[in-house]
Amino acid sequence: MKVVKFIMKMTLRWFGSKHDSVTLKQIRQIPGCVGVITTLYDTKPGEVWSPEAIKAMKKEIEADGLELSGIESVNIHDDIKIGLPTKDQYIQNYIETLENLGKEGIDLVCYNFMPVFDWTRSDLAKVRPDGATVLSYDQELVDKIDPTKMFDQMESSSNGFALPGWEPERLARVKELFEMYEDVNEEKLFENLVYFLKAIMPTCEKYRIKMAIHQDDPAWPVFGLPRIINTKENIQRLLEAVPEVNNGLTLCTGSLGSNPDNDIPDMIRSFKGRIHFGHVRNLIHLGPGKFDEAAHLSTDGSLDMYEIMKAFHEIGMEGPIRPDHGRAIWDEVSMPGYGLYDRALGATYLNGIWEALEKTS
Ligand SMILES: O=C(O)[C@@H](O)[C@@H](O)[C@H](O)[C@H](O)CO
Ligand SMILES: [Fe+2]
Repeated sequence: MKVVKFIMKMTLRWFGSKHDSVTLKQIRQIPGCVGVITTLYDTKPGEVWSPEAIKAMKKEIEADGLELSGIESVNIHDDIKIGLPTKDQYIQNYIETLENLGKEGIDLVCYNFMPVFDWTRSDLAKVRPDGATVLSYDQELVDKIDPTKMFDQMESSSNGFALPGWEPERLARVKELFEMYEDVNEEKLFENLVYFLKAIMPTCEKYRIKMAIHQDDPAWPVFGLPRIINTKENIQRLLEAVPEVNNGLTLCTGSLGSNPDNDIPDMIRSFKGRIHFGHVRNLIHLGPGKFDEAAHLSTDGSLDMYEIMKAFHEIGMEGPIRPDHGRAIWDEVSMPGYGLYDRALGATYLNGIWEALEKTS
């Protein structure tokens, strides 16, 4: 019997026992799943993560036979993105957090550089023909939403869970944040990102921490705020501006795939050596600026998951991969996008593709 060599590490995102409906014991039973990607959900952007809290998080995960494969996310304070004078203090705090993570051997940090809002959707429970519900996006609907009400809308449809990237402390400041971003155009945002990365690279080098920026989701500007990580060209520009290997990517197929012009397998091949983490999920294009999330299976959506996994296989992807948002199926109630069942199906499917790639290559 040939043993399948999994270079790629299959993982699942986990929000901690206080915030997640899914348990580590359940995750451990997903075939081939070796670790979790997690965060200290009770910290705010800009805070230093204490060594004790990091140790406790790691210990809890390892006690259930899993590995802490990376952090998603250590969020970036808006002052850094805006480029306020206070940015240096927040960068210093970020560096301390990285040091504390590095001392525990944690070597992967996912983050994003989207102003004010993280991922955005117009519906968190759209019913698909098979009765599953999914996250969906329709630019026409989003255009009708008052951005300051966006937090309320997301919260009221989140099944009572705190949504990642939509932490309530930012809610109170949305109006103020919009004003603060008034003078920040794409160029300025890019400069601020480069400034941040250059400042933290020596620490990343010292502790061998790979920074993995997540793409903008959806892959275009929303509410008139600049977004700069969403095409092959602008990602390439960032990788060149800070050429260290530790300035790398979370390659998120669902985020990039929201724009049908993005050729994802081509991007994976082009960014070889700089992709430290993969988010692999499918979605279905319904028209310009309009998509539903789908099952991971290629035929359920618009992305060719075989071609995507083949590109990952070809570049010798060694970092963790995780199924991304799942559909809500089989009456599961969870944080939208983050139930157990559909993500477990996704992981199993992706592992199956990988096994086939291993055996035919
Ligand atoms: O992965 C996703 O699609 C999202 O859930 C984001 O919240 C993502 O975790 C962040 O943008 C990364 O910082
Ligand atoms: Fe993602």
